[in-house]
Amino acid sequence: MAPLIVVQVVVDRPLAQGFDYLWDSERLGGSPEIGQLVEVPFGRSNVVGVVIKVGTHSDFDLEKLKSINGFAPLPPLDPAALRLINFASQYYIHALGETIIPTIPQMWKKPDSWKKIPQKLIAAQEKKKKKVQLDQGAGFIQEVDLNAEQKQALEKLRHCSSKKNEFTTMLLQGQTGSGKTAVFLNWLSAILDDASAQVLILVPEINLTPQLERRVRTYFPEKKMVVLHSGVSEKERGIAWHEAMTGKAQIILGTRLAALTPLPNLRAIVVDEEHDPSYKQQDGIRYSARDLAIWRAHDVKVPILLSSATPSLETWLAAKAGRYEHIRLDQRAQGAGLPKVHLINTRDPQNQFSPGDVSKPKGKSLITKTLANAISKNLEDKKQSLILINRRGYAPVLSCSACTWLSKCQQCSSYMVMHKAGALTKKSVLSCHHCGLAKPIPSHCPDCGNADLKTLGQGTQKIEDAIEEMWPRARVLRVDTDSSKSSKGAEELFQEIHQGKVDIVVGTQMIAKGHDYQNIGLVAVLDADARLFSQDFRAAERLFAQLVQVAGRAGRSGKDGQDSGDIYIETQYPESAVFQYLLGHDVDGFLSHITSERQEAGLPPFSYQALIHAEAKSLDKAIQLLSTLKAQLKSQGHISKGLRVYDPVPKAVMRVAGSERAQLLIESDSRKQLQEVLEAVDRGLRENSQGRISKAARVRWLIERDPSAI
Ligand SMILES: Nc1ncnc2c1ncn2[C@@H]1O[C@H](COP(=O)(O)OP(=O)(O)OP(=O)(O)O)[C@@H](O)[C@H]1O
Ligand SMILES: [Zn+2]
Repeated sequence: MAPLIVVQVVVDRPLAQGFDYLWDSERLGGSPEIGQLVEVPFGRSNVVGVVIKVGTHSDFDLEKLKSINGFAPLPPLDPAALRLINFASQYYIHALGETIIPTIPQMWKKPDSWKKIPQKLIAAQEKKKKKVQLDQGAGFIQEVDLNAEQKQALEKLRHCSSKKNEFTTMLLQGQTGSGKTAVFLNWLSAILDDASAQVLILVPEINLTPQLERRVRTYFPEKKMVVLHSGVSEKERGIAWHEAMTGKAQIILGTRLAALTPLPNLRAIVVDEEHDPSYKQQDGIRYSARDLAIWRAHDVKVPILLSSATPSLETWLAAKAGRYEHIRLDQRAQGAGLPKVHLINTRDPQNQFSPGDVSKPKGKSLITKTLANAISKNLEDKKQSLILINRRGYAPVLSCSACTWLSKCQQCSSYMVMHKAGALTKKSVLSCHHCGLAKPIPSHCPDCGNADLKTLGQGTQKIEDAIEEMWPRARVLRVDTDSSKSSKGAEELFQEIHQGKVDIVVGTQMIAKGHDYQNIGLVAVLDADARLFSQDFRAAERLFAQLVQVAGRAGRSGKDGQDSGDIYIETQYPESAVFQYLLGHDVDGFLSHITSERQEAGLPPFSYQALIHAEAKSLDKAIQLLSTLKAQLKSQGHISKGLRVYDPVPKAVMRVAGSERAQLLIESDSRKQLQEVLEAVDRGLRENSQGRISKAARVRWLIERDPSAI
């Protein structure tokens, strides 16, 4: 009789342990391997899992063990990928199975189709061969064409990463438009000379990938490249992931979800726009893709390059302290200067239209006179304008002019946003951005019957209308998640801008990032103040980064001495530090300034944080669970020097879709101490829970390490 084989398998459930199964060699053929994807009976159904142990013993009765149903036609996940996922699971206090299974594309999690997959792959490969098209000329700067500063940066990158099998972290800090992308692509080029080498390029958001994708393809037409982000179809993602994990793809370009892809021959990592908050996963395991990428580079001993015009405070301080190599590009690549910053004080009557002002264009004046004049001038100069307002929809609230009625969401503690009819919705609606509830616009006030309902505040749609009225001959385009979901996708909207088919673009932060526009003469920011006074201590850092980034879209192609574009910011508080440092494009000055603020307050990166989230039918229950948890930590002696456990509080938006939410903040001076406490928290909560729901009070809980917003 063949010896008995016992394998331990983890599945996608919030359970700390793995489960033992028998491997029936005769029926299955082949032998089990760690990292193999298998199908197992679990409860009353069958689920996929990953083998984490292979042996001949079990602590359970062998007679009662069930057998593995089958295994996927895939090589096992390689040991480095398993180490990475193990680390993520421990560091973010998230069960191993629940960490590993979501990283595998759907296509590989359907055991029914495991037999058919190989044919699918071949068919897809054939089809793909035909449609590779290159966009010659688009940002293809060869090494010889780099300017002196870029060449120097490239030299330094090569020097710092010249030793084989050595981990280094490098920060490439360069002005917007300084040609960072051109530098890192040339850096990767030498690494890719080794035919088997794989490189991972992470970008923050989907709408950034098409442009960069074309650029990378143009640099490396011979290399196999795959793109991984949530906009890629399931089938394509399954194929791309397979090519990455089998070492067939050399270039893996993707968003945060690509950070956990198994890459057996990984030689270098680039994290573009490393400061971007979208590297943080906001549901399930709440990891930072940038932080995991750094751990991964360290683990497999390869260089990692973080690139940004506005590095995060964490990264910048590490570079200052010499833990990261600091490489800089201080000039714009095409010779232009940086755009001139204008702060428009909205309290100053001189900046406003006066009633009866003859210069006032027609329509509602939702913008200042100073800005309107600048836009008119920019139109005359045949340059494009970019107007940023970080709120989609028509207006954030609808109100009654006769009573106190406001368009509150019945399921959430927030207001319903008015959206005007458009390509996405046939009729105007009130829609809740938290729970998705949508309702027709009432014709009368539901409370008092008054027919005069007014909008409060403004979103992209209202500004778009106002701009169209003021400049009826200008071609206006709105770019936000609504407009990009309708008939045209984001990529098509951006193409229209690039091709000069648009004069004025109104959009949310979607338009602010990474895009390499060539003809923007003016950038305007309308609602910067809304983010100036936030309870989140990172708000100012984010706002500053975003303003530098959006300003960086202007005047990129201006040649020496030519106009380098303008950015106008409407604000009631021009004296705020954020704006004052922006005037001089002083990124380092601003980062020094917030360093001292954070240090004094003992906030990250001078301390480490975690949030315990709780959600229940009533706020009391959620708070109760967290209070009990806090008391437990105290009585078990966990609250010692250097550790601060705050009181539980309701979340900023307390009610969402009928659930009420609270959080508990834990802060420590040491990563290690925080790890220990969080492990204790996890054990404590698990003891009285089924999965992640407390048995008694039905409170759903979740631990979040290094929260990006508190
Ligand atoms: N050496 C060069 N000579 C001429 N043009 C260049 C050179 N290097 C880069 N460029 C061009 O300058 C523009 C900006 O370069 P790139 O996109 O690489 O900058 P970046 O620093 O990554 O920009 P950002 O951070 O603002 O997104 C691009 O259009 C690029 O083609
Ligand atoms: Zn709602």
